[in-house]
Amino acid sequence: MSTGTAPVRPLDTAGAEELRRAAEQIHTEFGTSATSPGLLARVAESAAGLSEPVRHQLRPVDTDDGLFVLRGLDVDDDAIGPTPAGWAAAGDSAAVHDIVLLLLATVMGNPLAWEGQQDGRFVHNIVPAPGHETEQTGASSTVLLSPHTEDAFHPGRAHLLMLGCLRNHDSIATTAAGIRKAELDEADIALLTRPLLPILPDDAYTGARDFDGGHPPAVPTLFRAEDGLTLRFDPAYTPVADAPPAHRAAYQRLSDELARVSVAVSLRPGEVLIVDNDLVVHGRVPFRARYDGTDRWLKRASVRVPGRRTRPPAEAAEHGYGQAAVEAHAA
Ligand SMILES: O=C(O)CCC(=O)C(=O)O
Ligand SMILES: [Fe+2]
Repeated sequence: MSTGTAPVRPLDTAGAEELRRAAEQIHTEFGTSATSPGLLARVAESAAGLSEPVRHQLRPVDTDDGLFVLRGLDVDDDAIGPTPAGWAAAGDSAAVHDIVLLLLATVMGNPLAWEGQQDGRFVHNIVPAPGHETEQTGASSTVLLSPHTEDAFHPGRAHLLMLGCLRNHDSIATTAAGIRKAELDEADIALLTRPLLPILPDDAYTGARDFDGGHPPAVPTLFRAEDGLTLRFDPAYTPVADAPPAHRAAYQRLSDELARVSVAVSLRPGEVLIVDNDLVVHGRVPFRARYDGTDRWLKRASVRVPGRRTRPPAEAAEHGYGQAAVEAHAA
């Protein structure tokens, strides 16, 4: 893995100030970031009222890199309080930053929540949790979180993923690898664009593993979209061993290429990593959790971007293992 840098998109001081004020205003009105229809409507109204320069700076990912780091927002380390000891304990911790992310997500598209994940919240807390150290979920720590497409098992998955950093004293890196940086043979692309293997729901979803409403659908790993390749990749939840040897070898070469082009992004407080979930897989390096209130703390939001044509049309028929994606704003 390289320590190559991710592109940075600066948010100017006036823009950062405008966003902060908008989020504080909503937080004052509602006293929580728990999303009611009223709060979501208020977020939509507030996002629509942001100035044109800010809205321009907050446009979605628009390069083949498939990611950027938004820099310019501030986090007050004292004001946010201690890092919660797991998402379930987070409640309204640093709620104003939830609202900042909701505003960002609403400018870029439509925020997405899952009934079966983190109590249906639109903004997730990514913190290490005791007892979950070795999982392949955001709550883990001591293991490498393998590169993955977010919510790869589901046809309603995000187009954009936002990871906003509140605290990261040990500079623990998120990893990101873009499919359009990878060099692949035409023969491998031909194999991997065939739907052969399913992607099973990950352990962050309560209930999805017990789904008995149909066979796991086989899905392609790669897709040729109009403007280039996209991917749907989650090796930790893909039964790769079931594939014929030639397909397995191609899948391995893809994994190796993604590792080769991967960059490490050590987010600093206030920075928001925005990845295009169709172009870039992300993961995280292993670390030792502190469990003393000073642990790494990210806020995560998922975004649908209406009208994107980055995925095979056949996805529309998938059952999604009974998991319901909920969009914040009516289309
Ligand atoms: O902790 C990180 O940097 C990324 C974790 C992750 O995969 C996620 O939050 O979706
Ligand atoms: Fe993830």
